[in-house]
Amino acid sequence: MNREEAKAAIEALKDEINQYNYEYHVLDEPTVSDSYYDQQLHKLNQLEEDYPAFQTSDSPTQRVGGQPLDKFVKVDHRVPMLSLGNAFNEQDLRDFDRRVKERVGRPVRYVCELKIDGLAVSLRYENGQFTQGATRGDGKTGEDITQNLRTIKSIPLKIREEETIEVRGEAFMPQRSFLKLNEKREQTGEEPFANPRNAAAGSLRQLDPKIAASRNLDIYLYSVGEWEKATTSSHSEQLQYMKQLGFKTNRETHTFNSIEEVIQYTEDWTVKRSELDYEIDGIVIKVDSIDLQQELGFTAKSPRWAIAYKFPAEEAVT
Ligand SMILES: NC(=O)c1cnc(N)c2cc(Br)sc12
Repeated sequence: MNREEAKAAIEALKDEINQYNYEYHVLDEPTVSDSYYDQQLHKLNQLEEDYPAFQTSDSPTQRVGGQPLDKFVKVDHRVPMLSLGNAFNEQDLRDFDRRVKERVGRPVRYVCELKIDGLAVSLRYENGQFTQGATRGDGKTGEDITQNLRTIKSIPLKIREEETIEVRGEAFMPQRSFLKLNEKREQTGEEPFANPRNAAAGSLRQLDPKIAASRNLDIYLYSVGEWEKATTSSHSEQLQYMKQLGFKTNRETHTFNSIEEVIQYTEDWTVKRSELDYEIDGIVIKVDSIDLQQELGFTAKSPRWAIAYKFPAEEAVT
């Protein structure tokens, strides 16, 4: 095989294996066996070793980065990451709806999304390449955890448009992985994590990316930050576009035209959440229209156009 053929073979294998990762980790619809996946990844590893000049950062072989960091670098969010006001019962939700209608003067369409109990992160893509990932921090300044986020296989290393966009989401540890991790920690005499949220946060705050890579983390993306060509007029359209770009979005998201339906959705998920393989601590409700979001604006602390309904604390199992 000559250099040109090797370059073409590497490009083809990168796209093929990135697609397999997308099918398995984003769609949960694998089309090849694990052994065939491993065989193709081995082929790519060999070719990149023989032709290192053709190895690029968006190669699936480059997910587990180099050396452990000695500290995390601070990152300023170009668009601050939100914090939401809380609702704890039906009346709080009706009050939220009343405040929105008083300002907007008519009923609005809401988007309801599961509130994932993980670690809020921001992912930055420049010309379609994953360039930086950061924790929420205080909303304005977070920590650069790019190396650790690269190990999450549901995070694309490059997206389907060569554009510059920041997306926000929640990294989390699936319940199955949490139970397995704590079993192992108890066997090795380590302190078990109290809950999957702490386990995910603890994993992403490791300076050695090999540890994060071993923790089987996952992510759902749910909003955009800086976006040079923002073209959508509603949040639900933004979610649809993020999905087209190759991001993992949550399939339980729904739009409703009344607070009654929103209340029903929160009641349904208060019961159904135990069926999920990841923890949620509530429901996020947003006004769908971007124009109306801008009209409603923010209070000193949080948006007037969104609220987080928090599930009642579960009865302690005695
Ligand atoms: N879908 C969403 O908007 C969403 C899901 N899960 C979360 N933990 C959060 C937190 C904020 Br702030 S928004 C949001």
